[in-house]
Amino acid sequence: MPFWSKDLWDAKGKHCYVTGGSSGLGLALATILASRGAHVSIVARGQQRLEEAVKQIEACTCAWIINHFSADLRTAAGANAALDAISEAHGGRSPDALFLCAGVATPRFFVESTQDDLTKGMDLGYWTEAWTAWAVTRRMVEQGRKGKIVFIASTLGYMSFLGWSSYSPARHAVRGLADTLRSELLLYDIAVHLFCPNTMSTPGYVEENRTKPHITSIIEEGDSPVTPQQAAIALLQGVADGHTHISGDMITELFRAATRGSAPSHNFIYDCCLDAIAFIATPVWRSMTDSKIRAHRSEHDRYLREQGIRK
Ligand SMILES: NC(=O)C1=CN([C@@H]2O[C@H](COP(=O)(O)OP(=O)(O)OC[C@H]3O[C@@H](n4cnc5c(N)ncnc54)[C@H](OP(=O)(O)O)[C@@H]3O)[C@@H](O)[C@H]2O)C=CC1
Ligand SMILES: CCCCCCCCCCCCCCCC(=O)[C@@H](N)CO
Repeated sequence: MPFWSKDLWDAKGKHCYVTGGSSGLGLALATILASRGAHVSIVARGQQRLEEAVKQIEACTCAWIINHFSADLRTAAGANAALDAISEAHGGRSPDALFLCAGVATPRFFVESTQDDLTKGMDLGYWTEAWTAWAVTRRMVEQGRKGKIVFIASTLGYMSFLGWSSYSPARHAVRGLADTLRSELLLYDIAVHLFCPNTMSTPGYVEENRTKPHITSIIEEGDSPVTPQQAAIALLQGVADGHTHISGDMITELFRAATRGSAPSHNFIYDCCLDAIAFIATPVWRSMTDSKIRAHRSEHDRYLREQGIRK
């Protein structure tokens, strides 16, 4: 860290609750937090991956409390049950910091999606974060404790394109909630951050590529995947720098600055430069992308007929 910047948050001794801590970004983050001296609790649905993750996290620390609990966080009841369970080892106290990494993306064409696909998109991309944020905030406020909440959205929380109709709306909703709570939770001295990662090479990424339309993968070629460890380090650096919106790559930085809304900026001059670059580069990229999509029409027509969607 350069000498002029001040580290605004230290994980040492804090109880950090990481949802989705059994895989990908959540696991990388839980491991780094434990190695920095935090007590870590992880929650996800699958018991086996949770147990393997605990072993991996414990290998990085010897003295701290590492907790895990299996729950589906799509509902308020699931979020409350998980919070009760992970707070037990801490005398019922709310965690000091919450990292909302649980989430699933399932890209596909809008016309192929069922009611279940689109509803699941919102459940797994928005409610898994919103209910846990709600449960933890209420617990912090009841107990009069300060804390920190870090939401995870995506580059697709700032922009979107073909294939992401079940996921990008949920990521924009997470951004809306984070911006609302950054303001409202000033009442309680609870800090709110939003991390928008670009593509990360995780088990979730391998899974989403099974349903991803080929044309979506072609559009994404402009984005180079980062490892979940690189993303977790960028997230923690943003938190240490006191940034409200955090990203780990230049493309997302451009969209962050260009779609800042009412969120605090990092550095006025730097953000103005990014905004000016995005103002020129985004229409160029969009026009190239639109051409690729138009050129894909005949291949898509064949696909729709094969699937029996177009008669
Ligand atoms: N990978 C990428 O390219 C990007 C991912 N993101 C977002 O970052 C977050 C992490 O992604 P990534 O690490 O790739 O994902 P992974 O699929 O590798 O990990 C997701 C984690 O969330 C858990 N989880 C999923 N659904 C639920 C649920 N309903 N209740 C509780 N736990 C759940 C999973 O465990 P289990 O299934 O056992 O419940 C797993 O631990 C997600 O929100 C994702 O959308 C954002 C930008 C890019
Ligand atoms: C300013 C002009 C330059 C624009 C270049 C844009 C290139 C495409 C960016 C695609 C980013 C997609 C990230 C998706 C991550 C994600 O959330 C999923 N993997 C879900 O897990």
